[in-house]
Amino acid sequence: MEDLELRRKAVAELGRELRSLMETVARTETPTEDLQELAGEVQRLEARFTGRRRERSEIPGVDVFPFGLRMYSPATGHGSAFAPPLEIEETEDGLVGRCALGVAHEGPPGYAHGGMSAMLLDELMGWACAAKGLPAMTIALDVRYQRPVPVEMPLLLRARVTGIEGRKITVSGSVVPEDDPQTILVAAEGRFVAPDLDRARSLFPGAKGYQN
Ligand SMILES: CCCCCCCCCCCCCCCC(=O)SCCNC(=O)CCNC(=O)[C@H](O)C(C)(C)COP(=O)(O)OP(=O)(O)OC[C@H]1O[C@@H](n2cnc3c(N)ncnc32)[C@H](O)[C@@H]1OP(=O)(O)O
Repeated sequence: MEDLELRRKAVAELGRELRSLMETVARTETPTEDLQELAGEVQRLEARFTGRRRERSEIPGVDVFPFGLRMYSPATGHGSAFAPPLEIEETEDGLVGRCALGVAHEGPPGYAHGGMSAMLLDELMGWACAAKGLPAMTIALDVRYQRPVPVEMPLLLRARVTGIEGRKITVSGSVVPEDDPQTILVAAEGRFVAPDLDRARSLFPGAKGYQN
């Protein structure tokens, strides 16, 4: 079997280059004819991804599901061009995530798209459930945008489980500037449900852990 760590490293390296490319594209004022040529080059590059293509619900071989690594997650995945990626660490008071967003994640000029903040919080809050042994899905997310989130600013995200009632979990979350953690930019309250085994089996047919 191929070395898994080597493959994860390659996936992460490709992800890093793709993120850099996305940022370059979002900021470029390159002449139009060069853009047209570059589109053709990217198309030729895409054709070089040969080999088997993963089925829709198949878990990537580099992943550990549901409690671990998700290398193509648009929030945390080092293999994703779209992910900042969010780096998560467990603390005594819940989970802490760190990242900085780029111009490719912009909503209002100079500030992050609100959907990005919501996605990152949703993911971190989901991980807070998983950290309590309850991998769960979001059923409600209330996001309050108190101040705009500047791009290219180191951010600190927090998620803390505030209640567990059977399979239902409530979680609170926030986004703050890393160098000014008292200033809340975004605050969120979420409700999550850990699917029962039958539901998890039917939702995730590719997850070996849930199958008989
Ligand atoms: C095994 C899972 C792995 C998941 C991966 C983990 C990976 C490790 C972390 C990664 C982090 C990623 C974090 C991203 C999080 C997303 O983005 S998840 C994507 C967005 N969310 C969704 O698509 C969820 C859509 N909803 C559903 O599919 C179903 O509602 C669920 C969540 C599977 C629950 O279904 P179920 O297990 O059949 O639940 P059910 O028995 O009907 O209800 C249980 C209780 O919850 C309540 N409830 C259930 N659904 C709802 C609802 N939609 N609204 C209100 N109440 C509800 C019921 O009323 C019931 O309450 P009680 O009667 O007990 O008081």
